[in-house]
Amino acid sequence: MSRFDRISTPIAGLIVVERQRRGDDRGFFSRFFCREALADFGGDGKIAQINHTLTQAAGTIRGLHFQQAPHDEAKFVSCLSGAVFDVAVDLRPDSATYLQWHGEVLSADNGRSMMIPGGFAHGFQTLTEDCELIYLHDKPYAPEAEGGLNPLDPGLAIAWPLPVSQMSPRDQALPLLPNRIVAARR
Ligand SMILES: Cc1cn([C@H]2C[C@H](O)[C@@H](COP(=O)(O)OP(=O)(O)O[C@H]3O[C@H](C)C(=O)[C@H](O)[C@H]3O)O2)c(=O)[nH]c1=O
Repeated sequence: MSRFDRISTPIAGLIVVERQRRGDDRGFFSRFFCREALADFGGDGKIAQINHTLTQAAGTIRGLHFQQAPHDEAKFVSCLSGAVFDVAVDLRPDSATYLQWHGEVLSADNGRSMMIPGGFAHGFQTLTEDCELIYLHDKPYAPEAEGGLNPLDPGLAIAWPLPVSQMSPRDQALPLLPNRIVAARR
């Protein structure tokens, strides 16, 4: 029995991973990550950093963040409390889905993770209060390489499920895509 089910998305390389649970009358056991079963994470399944966030208000958006190459990191994003609408945007310039986004509900209940390759921007909106996320990264944090896209950019037209309740000042100030890039995509 596989410990993980893979669900493909319309964007090549962007995978939803559903963690299988073995329940009994105490609750359940599930394997959270496995380098052997998820060796395609970051190319060799190695984890460089694990981050944890708590976001208290429903409707909050964090992101859209990425790191410039060669610090472009793969992320394995999971929600252990509450529920979020998790979004990845394809920033790979040669990709057929360049600048396309895909969103998935990740929740404590559905046991789903988003496995995001390097070359994507990532963000999420909380659908409930008190959402806790765990991010596995295949490369370490490199603040000098940090970049971001404005999550409310009409050029991306991300269908956030809730009215936006909170964003950091940094995320509010993230740049919009240049018109020439948006026009070229259509
Ligand atoms: C990412 C990161 C940040 N930090 C510091 C930098 C800031 O002083 C503070 C908060 O960082 P930031 O405002 O980037 O946190 P979020 O807005 O939650 O962004 C995160 O959530 C979005 C959705 C992501 O995908 C990123 O992984 C991550 O940037 O932690 C660190 O010390 N180490 C780290 O690895």
